Amino acid sequence: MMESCFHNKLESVEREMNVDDLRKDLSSEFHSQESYVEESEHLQVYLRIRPFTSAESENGESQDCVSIEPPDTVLLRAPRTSLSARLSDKSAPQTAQRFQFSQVFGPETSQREMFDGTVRSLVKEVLEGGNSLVFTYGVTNAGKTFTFLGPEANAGILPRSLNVIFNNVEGRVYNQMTIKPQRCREFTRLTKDQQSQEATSKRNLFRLLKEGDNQTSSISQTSSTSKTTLEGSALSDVEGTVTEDSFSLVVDAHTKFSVWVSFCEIYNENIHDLLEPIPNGALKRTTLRLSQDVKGNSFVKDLKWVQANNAEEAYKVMMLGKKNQSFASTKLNLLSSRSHSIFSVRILRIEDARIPRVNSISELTLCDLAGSERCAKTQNKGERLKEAGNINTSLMTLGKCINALRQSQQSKLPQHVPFRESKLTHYLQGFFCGRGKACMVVNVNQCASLYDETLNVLKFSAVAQKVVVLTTKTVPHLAAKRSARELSMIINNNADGKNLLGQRRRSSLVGWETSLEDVDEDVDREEEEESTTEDSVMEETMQEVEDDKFLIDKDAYENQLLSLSRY
Ligand SMILES: Nc1ncnc2c1ncn2[C@@H]1O[C@H](COP(=O)(O)OP(=O)(O)OP(=O)(O)O)[C@@H](O)[C@H]1O
Repeated sequence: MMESCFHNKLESVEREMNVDDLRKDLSSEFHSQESYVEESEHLQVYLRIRPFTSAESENGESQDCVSIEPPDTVLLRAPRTSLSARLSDKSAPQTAQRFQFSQVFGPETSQREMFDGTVRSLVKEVLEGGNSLVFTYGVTNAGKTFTFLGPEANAGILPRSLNVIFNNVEGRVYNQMTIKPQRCREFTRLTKDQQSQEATSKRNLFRLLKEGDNQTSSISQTSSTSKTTLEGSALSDVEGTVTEDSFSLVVDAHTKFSVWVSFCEIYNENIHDLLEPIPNGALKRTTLRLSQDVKGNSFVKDLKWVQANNAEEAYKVMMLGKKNQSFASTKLNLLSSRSHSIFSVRILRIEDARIPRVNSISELTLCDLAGSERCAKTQNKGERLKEAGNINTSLMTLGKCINALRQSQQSKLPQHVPFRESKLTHYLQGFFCGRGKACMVVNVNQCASLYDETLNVLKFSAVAQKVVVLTTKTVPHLAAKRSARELSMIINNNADGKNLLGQRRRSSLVGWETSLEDVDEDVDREEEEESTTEDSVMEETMQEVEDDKFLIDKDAYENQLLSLSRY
């Protein structure tokens, strides 16, 4: 069992306390609370156009279908072979379609320029206490993973983000394992035993990476496979960091940052922890559930969070996860991601006092989405075809959600947004409903043979650009007292409902808090199969959850409307 935050205070209590004392103690803690800043802005949508490969140029794929009007517009002209051209009026002159983005990055754009122009400001946001989501979008083979992860010698936005985070918290890393994030926006204090378990688990994780590396090098000695983006485990040389990547963060002398990372994938509508090795002899990975905390925030239950004390450790975790991710060779991409991968960095801003105090918890979520694909073009069969079906369905749901959000905001009438139709959208829901800033990096391939798919991606991006995202940011107080949330956690964590001296307390506040529980989003499939009676009970429970959710959504929606009217 986790040691409660409450228990940590035991040493300092010298006299007997009753409920009134407890109230007094809490009211002094409530004296200064966290404050929130609400902002709203359009979803930032960036476009990156990847260069042709030599094979593509030789095959006549370069037909000037995509041209850039700097800094934020692209023109699309249909090649004669495309479906759009075949369906259009042959006698009419060929017209180009124009699409506008937050910014367009051409084929010559370096990884550093890409990072600086898109994600850098979001990383700053997270270091200042906000939450940010970055997700890639595009058809297969368009350059999403290149942008997201990049080759070892040419790091993408994820390793660069890690570098920037650790450059900015240098000398202020809280490397004790006493406080760990949990659920969505909470934390727990670990007992001595739990801390040593945590340390062992981290050592084992890094050992796995080493073993994997040894295997990789012995394989590469016997085969001539070319180097992929996944090989190697050392932090690549991310050029020009320290001075340019430093933000002027406002922190007081006692502020430290505890950084935790996790990595999971959504594969065939199942969530897997990429940091958990496949159990010995098992054919399948363990499936994790999506849950919701009492405030309706989604989180992956039982997902492994690893404390990273420097960029190198965070990078190692990333490499290990990538090794476990589902990739396969398709006709269009030799190393095609067959799952949506989600790398999260959670930062706890801690006031390093005798009893360390958490002032804010913020998160950077980076998703590399699998690419949509035309099965006729990829010529996928069997497992690959099933994967493609799931990838396309979840991307279609993302499209439906973005459309519904846009329509809701346009008509100012609530509209059902089908977030729950796919794991991906359900996971991302919070970001579209006020949890933080969001940015989409769209990747396209200029090949003439992919024109129709590219056109669809750009049409979708145009709608996405119009969606307004409401952001609520916690402003950490310098030397703040405990926040209301932290107090609520103190109460919650004291699972036995005992007072500071271990006596059972009776308080309506405490009763209400402890009666709330997390709600599992997924009905375990095995349980589902077990009994139809259980099914109907479960359905009822889920219905109740849906009703609760509606209330929460309505609040969020009204907030959005309010902010839209200010917009
Ligand atoms: N900006 C770029 N510069 C040079 N090469 C690139 C660039 N973007 C992509 N590539 C190359 O194009 C190929 C496809 O890229 P990548 O694997 O990133 O596509 P993807 O969109 O992630 O595909 P999938 O959805 O199938 O996983 C790779 O060989 C990659 O190295």
